[in-house]
Amino acid sequence: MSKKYAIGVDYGTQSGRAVLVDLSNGYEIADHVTPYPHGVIDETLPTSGQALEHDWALQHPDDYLEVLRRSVPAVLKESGIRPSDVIGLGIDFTACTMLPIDEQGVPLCIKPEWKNNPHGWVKLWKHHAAQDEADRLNAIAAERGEKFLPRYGGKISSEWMIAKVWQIVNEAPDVYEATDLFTEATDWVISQLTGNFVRNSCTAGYKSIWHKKDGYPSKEFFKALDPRLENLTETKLRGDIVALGTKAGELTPAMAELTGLNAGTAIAVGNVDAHAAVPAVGVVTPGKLVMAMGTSICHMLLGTEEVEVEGMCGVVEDGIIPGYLGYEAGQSAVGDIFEWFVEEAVPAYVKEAAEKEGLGVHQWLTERAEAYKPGETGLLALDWWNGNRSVLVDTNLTGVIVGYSLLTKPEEVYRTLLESTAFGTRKIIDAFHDNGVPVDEVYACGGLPQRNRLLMQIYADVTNREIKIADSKQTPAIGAAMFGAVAAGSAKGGYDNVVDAAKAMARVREETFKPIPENVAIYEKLYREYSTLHDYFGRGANDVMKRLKALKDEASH
Ligand SMILES: Nc1ncnc2c1ncn2[C@@H]1O[C@H](COP(=O)(O)OP(=O)(O)O)[C@@H](O)[C@H]1O
Ligand SMILES: O=C(CO)[C@@H](O)[C@@H](O)COP(=O)(O)O
Repeated sequence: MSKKYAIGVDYGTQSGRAVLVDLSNGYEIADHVTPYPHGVIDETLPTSGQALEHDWALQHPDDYLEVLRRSVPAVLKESGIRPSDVIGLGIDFTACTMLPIDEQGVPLCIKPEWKNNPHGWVKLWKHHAAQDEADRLNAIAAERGEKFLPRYGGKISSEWMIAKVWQIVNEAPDVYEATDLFTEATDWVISQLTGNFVRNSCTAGYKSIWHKKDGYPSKEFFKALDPRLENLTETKLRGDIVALGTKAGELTPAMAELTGLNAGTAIAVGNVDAHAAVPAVGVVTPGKLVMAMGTSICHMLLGTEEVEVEGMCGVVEDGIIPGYLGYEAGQSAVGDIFEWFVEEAVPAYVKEAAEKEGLGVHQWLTERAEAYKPGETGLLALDWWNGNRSVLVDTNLTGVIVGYSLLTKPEEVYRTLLESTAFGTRKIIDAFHDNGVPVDEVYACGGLPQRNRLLMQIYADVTNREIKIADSKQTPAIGAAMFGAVAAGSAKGGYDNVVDAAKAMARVREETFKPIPENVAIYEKLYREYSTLHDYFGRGANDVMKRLKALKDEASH
């Protein structure tokens, strides 16, 4: 049999990338990135120019197809691999990135009658405008003693499906009525590739409160939220829910023409970006925390028992690797905070100096920030620029920097922001480790470990753990390709399960980041200060952030 390959397509926040992978060793043969033509839509609706409210974040579904149109043919061309040797394709996506579709699977926002209604569009994972609904949902679930709540760390996030659907019911009942199905974008793209609509158990479990044994929450619960939602799960959330690695179907002739692949190629059910990365770094057993580090961080961990951990995003049976409970926690902004600083808060002289030296602004700031010892900036920050996902689960929390003086330099602030995100990760690791889900090893993948060594050293020092780094810039895509190979099966030259695929294909770099004892000691002190600020602003002692947000909302209406 000739060498076989699979394609993984990773749908990130700003772009989608296709990677063509050798199934015998996991090597990337070719990759190609397509920036989304519409990017993240968070200011005005492209069709009408209508201004969006705060905390909105939308996307255009055709941008996802554009990635298939451009990046899949590009990797085939660059590699010179014959389409007949590409036996499977898998995708991974941000989540909960959801959209309303009609009976034909057409997104409402591309239909003339709905294109000017923001609720007809894709709501991106970081659309946070359903916080009111999430708050009410959590209060009602707690009051009713719903047993699903502890599985989600005590709180359902405004980022997830039910809060987002309820926002549509409240603000655009006509869009709700016109919707045949609400779907995760990952499942919608797979339905476009195969002509079959199936839901994957990973997004259903983490984002839509679905449980392998108990199914969705009861009708009574949904009725208690809002009588209009009573039948939601059997109507607009209906559809078979199948495990990761299942073959969703085969590439349709129309999609074969669009991508250059052969019709009939096996297509795996959709997956989530962070979750796909876990087997791609070879993690298929408990005790090993995987951080997918980019715009945000998702922390993934396997366990053998279902335990409650404050603020975790969820625990889902088979949610990451079949046979284990998959735990997830996360930080809603990490790279996004660094980007905010570079775009919005850096003085002109920094940009000019960086340009003169031929460096990017991140790089310029990092080189200078490296010269400081832990504690030397005198600064400390709370990393809540986009709310707090774990452990407080509150998108109404905002950022703080303490310790400014007239001598504070931009590179010191940049270093402080890097450190603040490491402290946020430490909170999550402690929450798992101290509650019966041990974290013995840490792995990192995603864009950030490849771009910023200082950041990774800070994470090793703050968590006091050695960090292993994925040997690829495209780890989730490699994971997605592994699931594509599993969908194809060993008879076609793929694999029968993801553990076998990981054994052959996963890779981490030899070089690791090891904690430096002097730094660990100082960061321990700073972490105690971080924890004090964290609890003061985050646990109700001073709700100033929420009051400010309320004033801001009032003022802008
Ligand atoms: N040198 C750098 N140091 C720190 N952060 C960086 C650097 N370069 C880019 N970033 C941040 O990386 C993030 C993008 O991460 P990436 O993993 O590529 O994307 P995504 O999360 O969309 O998959 C952006 O938020 C950007 O601000
Ligand atoms: O929430 C999840 C996964 O559960 C992510 O999709 C979301 O944080 C977006 O991830 P990226 O930072 O774009 O990689």
